[in-house]
Parts: sequence; C-alpha cells; structure tokens
Amino acid sequence: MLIGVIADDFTGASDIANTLAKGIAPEGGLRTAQYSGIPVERAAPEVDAGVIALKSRTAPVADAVSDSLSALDWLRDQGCRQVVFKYCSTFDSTCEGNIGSVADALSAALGAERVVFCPAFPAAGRTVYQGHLFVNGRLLNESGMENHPLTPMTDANLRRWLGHQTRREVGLVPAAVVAQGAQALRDWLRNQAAPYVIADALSETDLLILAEALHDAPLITGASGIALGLARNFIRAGHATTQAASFTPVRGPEAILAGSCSGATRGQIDLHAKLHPTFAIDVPRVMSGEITSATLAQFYKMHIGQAPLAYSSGAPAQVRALQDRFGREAVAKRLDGLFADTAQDLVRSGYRRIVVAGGETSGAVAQAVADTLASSAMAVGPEIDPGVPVLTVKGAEPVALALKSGNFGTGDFFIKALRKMEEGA
Ligand SMILES: Nc1ncnc2c1ncn2[C@@H]1O[C@H](COP(=O)(O)OP(=O)(O)O)[C@@H](O)[C@H]1O
Ligand SMILES: O=C(O)[C@@H](O)C(=O)COP(=O)(O)O
Repeated sequence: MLIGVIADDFTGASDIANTLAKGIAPEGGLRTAQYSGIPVERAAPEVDAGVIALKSRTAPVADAVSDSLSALDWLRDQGCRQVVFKYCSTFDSTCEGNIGSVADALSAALGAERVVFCPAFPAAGRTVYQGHLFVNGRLLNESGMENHPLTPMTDANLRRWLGHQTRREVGLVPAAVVAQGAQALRDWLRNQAAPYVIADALSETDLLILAEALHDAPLITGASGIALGLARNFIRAGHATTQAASFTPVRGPEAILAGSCSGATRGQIDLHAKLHPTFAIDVPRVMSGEITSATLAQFYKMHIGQAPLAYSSGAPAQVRALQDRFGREAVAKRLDGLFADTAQDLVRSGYRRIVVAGGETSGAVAQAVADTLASSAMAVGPEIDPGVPVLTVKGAEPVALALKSGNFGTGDFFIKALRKMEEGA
C-alpha cells in the first residue's frame, strides 16, 4: 500500500476514494479500496490506496483520537508510505474537536513536523483564500453550514477555528505563495515556524501544486481535493501503475434513505417526491418507539422497483425544535440507529442497491451493511456526481451503495445513483 487515508466519516471516505481511484489525466488513478472501520484482515495485495472510513467526526475527542491511531497502526502494517487525514470540505467540527486533536495525535505518531491543512474542493465549490473557507462563493458561516445539526460552522476563519482545537500555532500559506509553484512552496514551508499551516487553494491547479510540494510529507490533512495530485506523485515516481477499475453492475431491489438536513438534500427529496413514493419520518414517533425499522422496511417492500425514499430530513427551525425537545445527541443516535436497523433488514431481505444521504447516516447504514455481509472492504466504482462513487460491498450477493454527502449531488441525484449501479459508467 502506498497511500493510507483515515477519513472521519463514510461519505468523506467514499469522496476521497473516488478521487484516488480516478486520479487525473494522463496519469490516472490508483487501485483503491475503502473499508468500513478498521479491517481485521490484511489489505488485498493489489491495493495501492486504502481508505479507512471512521465515524469519528462527531465522536468524543478521546474516541476520535484512539480510533484514528488504531487506523494508523493498521495502515502502517500494510506498509503505506503516506498518510492522509481526510475531513470535510466544510471543515465540519466543533470548537472542542476533532480535527485539531486527531491531527495532534497523528503528527506526533508520524513525527510530522509541519502539517498542511487544506479543505479546498473546487469541483464542489469549496475554496480557501486568506485562510477563510468559501462555499460556492459564500463565507462558510453564511453558506447554510451554520445550521448543521451536529457541527454548526459559525466561523469561516480556519486559523481561528482550528486554533480552538489545538495548542499548536496555526499559520497560513497565502495563495500568492502557492501560485509560485511546488519548489517555491517547499522552500517557503521549510522556513515556517508554525507547525500547522492552512493552505489557500482556489483551483485544482493550486491543489496539484500543493500535492507535488508535499510528495514526501508523512502526513497531509484535507478534503478530497488534496488527493488529486497524490496518486499522480506515486505514478510519476514509478511506484504504481494506473489501472482502470472494473465494475460489475448490480441489479435488484432498491432503497433510498436520507438523514441529512442540508439544503441540497432537502431539494433532492422534494424533486424525488414528485414522481416516487416517499415516507417522511415523524421524529417524535421514532423517539416514542412507534416508528421502527419494521415500519420503514414495510414501506420499502410495498414499493419495490419505484425508487422509494424514506427521510428524516427537516428544515433548520424544525431540527432545532426537535433537538431542544429530545436533545441533540439523543435524536441523532436514535435516527442513525433506525436507519442502520432498516438497512440490515433490507440487506437480509435481498435488497441490492442502497442510496444514502448524509455522512452520519451513511456511517450507520454502511457499517450495518458491512456487518450483515461480514465484509468491510468495498470496491470503488463509477462516479455518480462529483465526490460520490458507486461502492460495491463484496460478498456472494454484492450490495451497491452510494454514500452521498449531505451537500453534494444534482437535484436528480437519487435516481441517477440507482441507474448508475445497474448500468455502470
Ligand atoms: N429531523 C431531524 N432532527 C434532528 N436531527 C436530525 C433530523 N434528521 C436527521 N438528523 C440527524 O442529523 C444528522 C445529519 O448529519 P449527516 O447525516 O452527517 O448529514 P450531512 O451529510 O448533511 O452532514 C444525523 O446525525 C441525523 O441523525
Ligand atoms: O469533503 C466533503 O465535503 C465530503 O467528503 C464529506 O466529508 C461529507 O461529509 P457530510 O456532509 O457529513 O456527508
């Protein structure tokens, strides 16, 4: 294994696995596998990039640190030469953690003296300028992310936000330095005192320069954009040969589950509901135990072949009211559990195509599917929309998954994902 990725959630993992597998022309990508949690077994010998999906983004700090260090141990056992800590392109975290705390632990374990942080993902509209994160041209804290149910992002200044999470000094690599190219950037970084630096990046060109400058860095942190050039570094150095991944289409019963409350997902639900059966999950009735996975499974089974969708997603005011009534963690835990139990029921009943919206929700569902099929490894298939590939969980009866970040995808994402699973590229 050449590159090992520790991703703090499952949609983020599939996003970076997609980037590593796709790479960039003319070099192409690496042979990539994604794992639900830390695998018990060794990686298959052909895997050049291994992506471990953790559910650590909103976990207590100590758990996030210990899971990330265990993931690092496994990746080192596979011989990986470079480690990427993947977090969200909207830097999803709280003032308590976890990005800073996990980076502190990983950099200490790897002896990394200077660590670059760059969540830019221009293909999805995320850019960093003067250390501030923009989403589709708006400051992060005015982009809708300030209403996130678990990690409300109320400050776009990443130096300040990361500064809440670590004792280390956080510096800045300004866009003008990145623009000077990889060698100038390396020289500049070498002369920096700050152990952590937020890197500006406005375009894929900037990200490629960053990746080239960091070709021998033991630890890199960022969103999937930073990985664009990492695959290329290894291919150019002659350590890997690119190979187009083969994809076997998956047919069979389908289900769509949405737990993301982002504006993008709510728009996708509204569009989907015009032509397909939908089930709006009444959260108080989940909390009282009236709605269970059996309720949802029954809904899906009544609508096989019609792309049925069940969702808990709500608008910011509704989410706030539910959190005030039941508690933020309690609602999230209950809904994640509901989706996980439903997925387990569906897979046991022969469902083969499952589309999920939301990072936490995807973590719960993908982990349940992996446990049900006793298989943590997933192959990376064709891209549905930027940052979202089709994943196939191996097994006698493989299951195709699409794990969509709340914010990603076009309006018709759900139907497109189901088709892509059946038809491939
Ligand atoms: N109606 C709701 N009220 C409160 N919390 C909700 C509601 N629906 C979903 N949630 C919770 O909100 C969180 C959404 O996060 P996530 O699934 O990561 O979506 P995203 O990808 O948009 O971040 C989940 O933990 C989910 O259980
Ligand atoms: O970097 C990104 O934006 C995504 O890969 C990601 O991490 C998505 O997280 P969620 O929005 O919580 O699904």
